[in-house]
Amino acid sequence: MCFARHLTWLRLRQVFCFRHGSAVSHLHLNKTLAMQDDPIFDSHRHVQDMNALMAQADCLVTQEEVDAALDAMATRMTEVLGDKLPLCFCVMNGGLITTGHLLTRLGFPLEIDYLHATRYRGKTSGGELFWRVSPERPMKGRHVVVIDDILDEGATLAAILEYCREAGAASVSSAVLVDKKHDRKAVPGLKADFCGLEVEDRYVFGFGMDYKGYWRNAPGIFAPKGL
Ligand SMILES: O=P(O)(O)OC[C@H]1O[C@H](OP(=O)(O)OP(=O)(O)O)[C@H](O)[C@@H]1O
Ligand code: HPA
Repeated sequence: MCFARHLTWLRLRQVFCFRHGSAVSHLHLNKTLAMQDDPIFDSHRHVQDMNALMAQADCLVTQEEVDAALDAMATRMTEVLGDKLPLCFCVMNGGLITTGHLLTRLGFPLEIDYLHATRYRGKTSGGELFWRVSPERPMKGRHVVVIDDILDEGATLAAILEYCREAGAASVSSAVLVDKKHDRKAVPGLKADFCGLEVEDRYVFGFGMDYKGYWRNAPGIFAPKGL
């Protein structure tokens, strides 16, 4: 049975069940209707929405500008960390793409691991920080570098840096592709040691940053129209 007909059938059944008082059928229907709100369920509509979002988005930073920013970051990081055998941590998920592109520009020995701390979780405003994966590699005496896509309010980076210091790192530095310009930093004046670009105070996506879970793969940095 096609989905539209299935729904019509379910709605008829809901009216029938309502009149005849069947709680079980109500539950079944409500569950089925709730599935429509699930983005994966209505995937065709969702593809259209996400394509429209991308088509209308403002490009704030082109891929070429991102590449130039990564080159400059890499030069600076090489000067400071080139003889330190640093232990780099990619902050998943957003830091994945920046970390990959940055590390291939670093021509000195280093180690790489990852951690996952998240507080946006598919939304466009942040909440409580949730540690999904804590760092495993011992940091004691190491020169630790935390690599992420964006320093927005900074609650994520501040908590990670604190964690690394408490874990006994010899030094802790941070590298972010983007610093968002506003005065809402969790720690006033918080800056990354290595920063590629500044962006205006809009919700951004692309190059690792997501819009509701999508478009981390966008080649550049974009902002949804009107947001
Ligand atoms: O400076 P803040 O306001 O704390 O925000 C920055 C953090 O938010 C994003 O992660 P997110 O919580 O979306 O997790 P994700 O990368 O796994 O989606 C981003 O990748 C940073 O880690
Ligand atoms: O502007 C943003 N975009 C994507 N992810 C984010 N995490 C914090 N701020 C942002």
